[in-house]
Amino acid sequence: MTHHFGSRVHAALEARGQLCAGIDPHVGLLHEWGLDDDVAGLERFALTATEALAPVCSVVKPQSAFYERFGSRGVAVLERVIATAREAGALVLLDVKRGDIGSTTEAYADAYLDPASPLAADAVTASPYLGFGSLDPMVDAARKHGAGVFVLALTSNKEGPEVQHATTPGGQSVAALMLDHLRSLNTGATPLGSFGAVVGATVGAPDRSHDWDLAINGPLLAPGYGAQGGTVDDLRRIFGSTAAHVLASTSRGLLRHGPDAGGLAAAARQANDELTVLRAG
Ligand SMILES: O=C(O)c1cc(=O)[nH]c(=O)n1[C@@H]1O[C@H](COP(=O)(O)O)[C@@H](O)[C@H]1O
Repeated sequence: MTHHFGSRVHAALEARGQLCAGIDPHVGLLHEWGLDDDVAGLERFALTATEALAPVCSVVKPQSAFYERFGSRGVAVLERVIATAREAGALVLLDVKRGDIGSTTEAYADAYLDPASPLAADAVTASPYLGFGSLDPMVDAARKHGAGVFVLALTSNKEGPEVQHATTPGGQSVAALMLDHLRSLNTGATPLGSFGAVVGATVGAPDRSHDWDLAINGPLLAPGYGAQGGTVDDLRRIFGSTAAHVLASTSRGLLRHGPDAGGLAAAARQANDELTVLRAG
């Protein structure tokens, strides 16, 4: 059996650093790169970025929406991005933020986590806001296939707190409850569990009004580093002793260094260097 995702991501963080490269072909970036907003432009952009970034990053994160907007031909480009990144030795976290009733979640799990699927990735992002248990089929599929699931806990957008800071009937915040669920899924896993949390680089350092515990024994995806304003110092403050398990994710902040492949790779190397301070805790 292949190593479970937690051990693969742990090894990748050690070997390649803590940067997660988002491959998000925004229309504005296509134009900045001198490309048209069509399938040919998408393909050129996405494959150039993946070929440049996947060899120097532990994790590559394509956001599915930017491919889906071109229909089936865009999804075919996404399949190539996934294959190209994996061939270059990067783990692929497919950002789809899926969540539905359990029987439908099972179909999403088949689509993204079963190696027999053309869209199979190493891990996927999921939304627990139909109830954490609605994600059980994804959890089961991840265990079966050695894949990972990153569950939204504290998102980087300003609208997140109205849901995530709300108080549950048990008296804790919704975010804290999601993190508790993840901690139980990861119990006993070494060196790291396969069930990650999404905690934005913009959520602010914990204070007395916050009741969440980020020590979930799993990877922590921190989008919002870069273009949304999150810095390495923010990451240190937010994650504290769990900072070594952070995947600092940036899309536009990196992609604006293209289309030159050397410029893209150099920006990724520089970010990985900057992020080494997170290992100090
Ligand atoms: O799950 C995500 O990746 C995600 C969660 C979150 O809370 N905030 C967030 O920005 N993201 C994604 O992370 C990426 C951020 O892109 P940039 O702002 O360009 O670095 C996008 O693909 C978002 O969809």
